[in-house]
Parts: sequence; structure tokens; C-alpha cells
Amino acid sequence: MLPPGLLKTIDVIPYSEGGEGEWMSFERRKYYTNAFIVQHDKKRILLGLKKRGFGKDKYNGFGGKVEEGETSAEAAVRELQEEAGITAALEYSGTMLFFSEGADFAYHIDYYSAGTYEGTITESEEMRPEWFAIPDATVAESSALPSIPFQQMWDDDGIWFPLLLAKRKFNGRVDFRLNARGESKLTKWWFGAEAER
Ligand SMILES: Nc1nc2c([nH]c(=O)n2[C@H]2C[C@H](O)[C@@H](COP(=O)(O)OP(=O)(O)OP(=O)(O)O)O2)c(=O)[nH]1
Repeated sequence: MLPPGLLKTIDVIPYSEGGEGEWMSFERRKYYTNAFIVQHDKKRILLGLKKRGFGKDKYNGFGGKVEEGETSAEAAVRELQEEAGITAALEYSGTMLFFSEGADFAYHIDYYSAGTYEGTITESEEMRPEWFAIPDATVAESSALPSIPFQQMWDDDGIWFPLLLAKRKFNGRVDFRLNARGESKLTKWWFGAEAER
């Protein structure tokens, strides 16, 4: 059931799969984190515009590489502090394997989220933090905040964001291939999610 290379961290039921072709093979993986502040009471989520490096000009959670001697949870707290200037009691939200054609390693990404934070949200050299509205079908009024900018995020985020927002943990894998213009595009995915509570 699980795609190759994905290490199961929780019990999941199939949630979404699609795309075409075979899963690509890779030799190595590197461990990363990615953290979101999700405030359901205020109907908002904090994203950052990445200002440099991998994923530049995309909106994302705050994160980076897990360093030697630290756990992924510790790395997530450190990266949130470094990139957004805040601390939070982050909870594990899921794990995703991300492989992009031509890369010499796969990204093993642990996702985290928290509903509250301490400190003052501060722009860093890497990220410009901004609030976005959490979609809420039950409320007619529109938010003053912009909608989550999926067109300016990684292609796969639209698949698993509903799980993140619903607090359903997930495991998944996504493969990206280069198109004729040399852009990395989502070509195959598989996601499983914790059963609905
Ligand atoms: N939302 C989302 N995030 C992704 C995807 N793929 C992917 O690598 N990421 C995240 C994982 C990491 O948080 C970030 C890549 O790390 P980075 O570029 O900030 O890290 P870095 O090597 O510069 O390391 P560091 O200096 O921040 O420690 O992008 C994806 O498909 N969706």
C-alpha cells in the first residue's frame, strides 16, 4: 500500500493518490522540518514567503534541515524561531517524502503545527511571514485576510493542507519531474491519513 521509501509513522487509511508513471528511485534521504501556526479561533494560518534558496518565491511553513544531535521536533522549534522569530509548542502533524527528478537525495519532511505561539512574528533573511485566511464553509462572511495562495506554493500542498487544517495526521510521498521548461512539477503522489475522529 505505501509507496517505496515512505516510512510509516502512524496508522493511516488511504486518502489521495494520483499521477502517472513509476515512483523514482533515490539513494539517500535528508531530514527536514516544516511548521505552521494554525489558529482556528482566529481563522488564520501563518505562512512565510521564502526569500532565497530552494523554493524561493513560494509560500510555505517555516523549516529546514534537522542538524546532527537534534530530534526533528527540536529542529522544528529552532527553525520556527530562526525564520519567524517565535516559539511554539509544536505538535507532530505528518511526514512526507519529497523527491524531485535529478536530485541526489529525497527530502524526508516532518510537518508540525501549533495553535498558539510566543514572541513577535519577525521577518528573517529567509522568510517574510504573512497571515492567510483558513477557509470556513460554515461562515458566510468573508475574511479580511487573503486566501491561502496555493498557486504560489508547492504543487502537492493543496492535497494535504485539508488534513493539516483538520488536524488529521498524514503520511505521504510526492514525486516531481522536470518539464520541458526545466520546472519541477508534481507527477505522482500518495497520501494516507489518520482515520477521522
Ligand atoms: N510545503 C512543502 N514544503 C516542502 C516541500 N518540499 C520541500 O522540500 N519542502 C520544505 C521542507 C523544508 O522545510 C524546506 C526546504 O528546506 P530549506 O531549503 O528551507 O532548508 P535549507 O536546506 O536551506 O536548510 P536550512 O538552512 O533552513 O537549515 O522546504 C513541499 O512539497 N511542500
